[in-house]
Amino acid sequence: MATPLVVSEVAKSFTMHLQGGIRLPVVSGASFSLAAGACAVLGGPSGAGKSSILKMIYGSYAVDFGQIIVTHNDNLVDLAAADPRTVIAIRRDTIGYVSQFLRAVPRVPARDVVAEPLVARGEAAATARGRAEALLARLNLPERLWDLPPATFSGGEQQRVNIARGFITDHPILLLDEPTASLDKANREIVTAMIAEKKEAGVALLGIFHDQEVRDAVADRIIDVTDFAPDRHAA
Ligand SMILES: Nc1ncnc2c1ncn2[C@@H]1O[C@H](COP(=O)(O)OP(=O)(O)OP(=O)(O)O)[C@@H](O)[C@H]1O
Repeated sequence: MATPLVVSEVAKSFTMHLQGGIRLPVVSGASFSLAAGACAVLGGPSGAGKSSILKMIYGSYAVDFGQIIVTHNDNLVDLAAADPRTVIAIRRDTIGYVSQFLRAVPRVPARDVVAEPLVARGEAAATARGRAEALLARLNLPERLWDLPPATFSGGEQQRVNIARGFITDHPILLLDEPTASLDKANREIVTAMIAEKKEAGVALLGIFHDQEVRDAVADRIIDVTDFAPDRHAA
């Protein structure tokens, strides 16, 4: 089986246009790969570049240098050089993502927010809604909220909608940016179990978890992002 994702010599800096074009190097020489059926965790202090790495892998941030090779529909694709259409196809079929905060679409009920990635992959709307309801119930989101848009939900409720949306598909790669940050202990344990099930199903996971208990429960490997600090290479 092909390695689902290989990150090779990736570098990224931000240009601060409002501050006279100052360049802020964030990571350099980032290299690692993800294995199917395992969860790798990005470690390192605040500001080390963990979220930036996840966002590059999801195609949200441009990559300055290096390659991100994804096995996408049996082909190897360099996401770092992919056109927007390819990035959209990779997100539909190959890479799922649970962001730190839900980007709520106005007027779309929670149930449909969760079902949408399955519908985008061609699943019948009724089947997708049924799967969405099962996930929302498992994550203890009260049924009275399912028909409401999540914009007014609490932080933890929004995060559970976000988790359900990220976990509903069978994407071979799943990125998790602090999915349990706003959750209570009972729901953190449910998400930990859901991550274990993804591993069983052969999914390659890459996550950021500040909660030590969750990290210890899910991590097969820690990738220390301080190894990719730009000044380390300049020295
Ligand atoms: N869009 C952006 N524009 C400018 N600078 C950014 C941007 N995104 C991130 N940065 C900077 O890049 C550095 C790394 O940020 P990043 O969010 O990747 O770190 P992190 O390790 O995930 O931190 P935390 O654990 O606090 O979430 C920080 O100095 C941050 O200010």
